[in-house]
Amino acid sequence: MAKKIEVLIEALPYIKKFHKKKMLIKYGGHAMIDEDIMNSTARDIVLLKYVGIEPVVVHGGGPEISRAMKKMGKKPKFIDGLRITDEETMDIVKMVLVGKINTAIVGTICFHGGKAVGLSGKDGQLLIARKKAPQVITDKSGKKRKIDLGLVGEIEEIRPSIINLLTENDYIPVISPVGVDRNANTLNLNADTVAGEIASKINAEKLIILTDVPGILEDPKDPETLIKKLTVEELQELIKNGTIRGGMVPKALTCIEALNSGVSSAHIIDGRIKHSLLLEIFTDEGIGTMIVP
Ligand SMILES: Nc1ncnc2c1ncn2[C@@H]1O[C@H](COP(=O)(O)OP(=O)(O)O)[C@@H](O)[C@H]1O
Ligand SMILES: CC(=O)N[C@@H](CCC(=O)OP(=O)(O)O)C(=O)O
Repeated sequence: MAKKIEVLIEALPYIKKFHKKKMLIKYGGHAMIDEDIMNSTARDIVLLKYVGIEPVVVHGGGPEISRAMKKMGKKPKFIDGLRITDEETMDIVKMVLVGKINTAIVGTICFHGGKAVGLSGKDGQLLIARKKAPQVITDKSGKKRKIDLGLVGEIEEIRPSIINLLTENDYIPVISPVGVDRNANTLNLNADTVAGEIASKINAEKLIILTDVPGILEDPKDPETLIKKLTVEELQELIKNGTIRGGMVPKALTCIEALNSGVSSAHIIDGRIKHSLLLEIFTDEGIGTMIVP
């Protein structure tokens, strides 16, 4: 019993510090492993709301999009972590992200007593994007080639009024990383980038990225080598020296951008562990990697 009380007492300074502060939670596709863990994450988000924090959720769903593409006989292709998106793929992206994952997250949060509302970047023109310029890649023979990513966008403008309207009225916004260009065309956006840019725009206190590793690791193959705390400079060094690679690079860059734009701390944590969100926010030792300016 005393242990339970201790937990609450340890959380109190954090509850006070973060009262009425926005927290941007990026819920990655690799962290959505089963119904049980999705329920647990949704319950944690509801708890954040009830202790006075304002959670805003941006979700991914890359693995689920790839599964749906394969079912329809299409082969997923990525350049620097961005999915090459033709028109048919864009339809699949919309179906999976907006139609399936967004509604599932909204439904689960509501089931646990939160007032979640689903949005895509089209709602209230939240995410205005422009088509991304072709990427330059170096092929095996050392030749540089330009590759058009198709309907992939980069953010041009964020109109956060719909988010503020919802949080001010105690709703929890749940956002799909789908943008709209100035001619009303739909563009596929990277969910990490969207999370970081929204976090900066709404002056979030924290950006928390839920993924499928314990955090940033000194040796990506060894989960025991978790780095608990880093500064932006130290993080930049880890990217430069190749410790951080693959899917972790866009996450690290997103954290750096957000911290440089006024977000107080960024966290990369293991979304497959139950209550990792609460452990990171409300305990002294945390659970993943915390990055500070
Ligand atoms: N230094 C590192 N520490 C942790 N993970 C790393 C590191 N370098 C590369 N990674 C890789 O980054 C991956 C996370 O990125 P990604 O697969 O895109 O996740 P998500 O789908 O959650 O967005 C990890 O599974 C891991 O393989
Ligand atoms: C342009 C682009 O690549 N968009 C991503 C959007 C989903 C996403 O980012 O999901 P995760 O966070 O689970 O990786 C995609 O199509 O996979």
